[in-house]
Amino acid sequence: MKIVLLGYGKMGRYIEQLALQAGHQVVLRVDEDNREQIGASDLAAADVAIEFSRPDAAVANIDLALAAGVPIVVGTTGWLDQLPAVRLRVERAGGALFYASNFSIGVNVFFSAARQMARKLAHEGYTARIEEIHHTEKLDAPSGTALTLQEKIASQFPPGAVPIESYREPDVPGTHRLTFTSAVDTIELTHTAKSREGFARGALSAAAWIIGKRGIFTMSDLLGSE
Ligand SMILES: NC(=O)C1=CN([C@@H]2O[C@H](COP(=O)(O)OP(=O)(O)OC[C@H]3O[C@@H](n4cnc5c(N)ncnc54)[C@H](OP(=O)(O)O)[C@@H]3O)[C@@H](O)[C@H]2O)C=CC1
Ligand SMILES: O=C(O)C1=N[C@H](C(=O)O)C[C@H](O)C1
Repeated sequence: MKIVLLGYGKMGRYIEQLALQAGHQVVLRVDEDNREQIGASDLAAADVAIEFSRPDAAVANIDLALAAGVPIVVGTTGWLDQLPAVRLRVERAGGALFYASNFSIGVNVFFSAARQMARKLAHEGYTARIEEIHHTEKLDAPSGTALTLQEKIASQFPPGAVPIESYREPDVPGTHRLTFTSAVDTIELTHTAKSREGFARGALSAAAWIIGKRGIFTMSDLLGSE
C-alpha cells in the first residue's frame, strides 16, 4: 500500500514503523507544521490515508481525503459529534471512510462481551460504571473508547445511568474498565493496552481492507462483530 499519514505523532510514527516492516510505502507525512501547505493533489498518488491527529483537526483531514478521492482510516477521537454531517459529505462524494475509537482487536471483543453482559445483568439489578486511564498528553476526556463502550451498553440501563470516570497518569497507553455491581457481587472487565501496537496493527488492517470500497465503515464491518 502507498500510505499518507495525516498526523505524525505517537500513532503516526508507530504505524509507519509497522507499515515499512510489512513492505508498505509511506508517501507523505503530514503534521501541524506542514498541514497548511498540503492540498488534495498531494494525496493523489496514495492508495489510502491514515489519520491520527487531534480532535479539532480530524474533520478537515477527512474532507481533504474526500477531495483527493483517497479512502481514509480515522483513529482520532473527539470529533464524532460531527459524524452525521461528515456522513453526508462522504456519501455525496462517493468516498470511503473507516473510523474507530479503538482499533485493537482486544477492545472490540471487550465491546461485544460488554454488550452481552449488560443485556443480562441490567435485568438482574446490576448497575454499571466505566473508568478510563490514559497518558497525560491526551487532549480529550472521556476517551473515545469509553464513550463507545457507554453507547454500546447504555440502552440496557436508565438514561444517564452509566457514568464514566477519566484519569490521566504518565505513560499509560490506554486502560478501560467496566464494572457491574449488585448487592451480592461485582464483575469487572478490564482491557489494558501494553503499548500502542494493537491500535497500529488494527489501523493498518483497516487500511488494507477499505481500499476499493465506498461507504462508511467501522470495526464491526472489519471483524464481523456486533
Ligand atoms: N482509534 C484508536 O485506536 C486510537 C486513537 N488515538 C487517537 O488518535 C489521536 C492522535 O493520537 P497520538 O498520535 O497519540 O497524538 P500525538 O499528539 O502524539 O500526535 C498528533 C499528531 O497530529 C499532528 N497534527 C496536529 N494538527 C494536525 C493537522 N491539522 N493535520 C495533521 N496533523 C496534525 C501533530 O503535529 P505536531 O507534532 O506538529 O504538533 C502530531 O504529529 C488522538 O485523538 C488519540 O485519542 C490514539 C491511539 C489509538
Ligand atoms: O489518546 C490515546 O492515546 C488513545 N485514544 C483512544 C481513545 O480515546 O479511546 C484509544 C486508546 O485508548 C488510546
